[in-house]
Amino acid sequence: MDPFRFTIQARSGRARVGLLTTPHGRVETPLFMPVGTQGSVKGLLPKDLKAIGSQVLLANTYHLLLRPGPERVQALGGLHRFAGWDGPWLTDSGGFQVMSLGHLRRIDEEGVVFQSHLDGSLIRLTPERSIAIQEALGADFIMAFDECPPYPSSPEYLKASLERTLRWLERSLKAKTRPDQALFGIAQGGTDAGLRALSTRETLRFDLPGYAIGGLAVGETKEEMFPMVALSTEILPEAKPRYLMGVGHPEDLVAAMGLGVDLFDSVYPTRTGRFGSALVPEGRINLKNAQYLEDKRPLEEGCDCYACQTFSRAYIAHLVRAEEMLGGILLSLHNLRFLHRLTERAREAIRQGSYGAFAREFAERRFGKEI
Ligand SMILES: Cc1cccc2c(=O)nc(N)[nH]c12
Repeated sequence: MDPFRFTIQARSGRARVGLLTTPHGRVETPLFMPVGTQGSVKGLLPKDLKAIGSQVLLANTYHLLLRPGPERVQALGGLHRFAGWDGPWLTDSGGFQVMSLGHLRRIDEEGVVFQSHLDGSLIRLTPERSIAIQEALGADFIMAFDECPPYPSSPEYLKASLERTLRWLERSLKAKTRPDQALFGIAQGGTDAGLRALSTRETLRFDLPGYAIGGLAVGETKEEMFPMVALSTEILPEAKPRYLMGVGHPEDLVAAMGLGVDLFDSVYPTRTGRFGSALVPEGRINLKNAQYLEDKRPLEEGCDCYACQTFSRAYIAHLVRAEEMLGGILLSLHNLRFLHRLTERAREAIRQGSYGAFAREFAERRFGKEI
């Protein structure tokens, strides 16, 4: 039986509720994946992630290649055992992080050569090596080795890049040996509609268990991003999960779920939490702001997370000012719970056939008034 079955359970417009089976349990989509870049979601315990509704965690090939190294993780039982998360993992393929973090020295047909951001040593990543690393790490979902072109890029560069990414997808697929891992292809094409459609159609020539929309959330405007998301989900097959990479603002999730996206990841909720901000229905509040130092209310009225059930904004504002670790921990916990509750409510609205009303109510609170 297919270890990665995806069945649509309900629809409301283009939004859908899916059930995705993996070797490490079944998950319900749409879902948000907390990012655990180095095998840890910064500051949060796996048991607490489970308690707030996290289903799939994300780790990065680039970072885990640099340290502790895939051989060590494999020798220690693979990501699930090593990092104490027995639910599904997804690993990104490393290309993106090289562009954004490593000191990229060269990109050619073979792959990329970059200098480690840790010790400057030269490292080569190819589709074959990325897949071998992801097989050693043992994630359930692995990503094809791709190039995420810089924003903005010329149409000529975008076209050459997407064609190379397609050749790298073929090489990634050929290098794959584990039947218990699902390889997702990543469509590119930037914000050029013709090239986006071309890349998506060409990616679909590979029969894969899921497809990612790459090359977005890299600095383009929302007005540029969303037509590309809409165009992508019009082309991508209904029956396969669609993963919009790097998107994590609440309003963007609501819009993209309405366009039929099933999976999301972003460092936004945990990073903004570490920087002292809490996600709330109206947007975001920054606990560094003095107005919260005597505010007895929870971060968000009605939130069921441990931070909101136990502490006041005043206490968390104090922690943030005092640079206590607990401040970033509580804000990260709340922000992830906020996104998990958002996707839980979205799934319920889709089951009721009322996703449109859900999205309108969300937008009303988010944009209806200034905080
Ligand atoms: C993490 C992420 C965000 C945004 C875009 C991308 C992309 O295009 N390709 C990869 N492999 N990862 C991405």
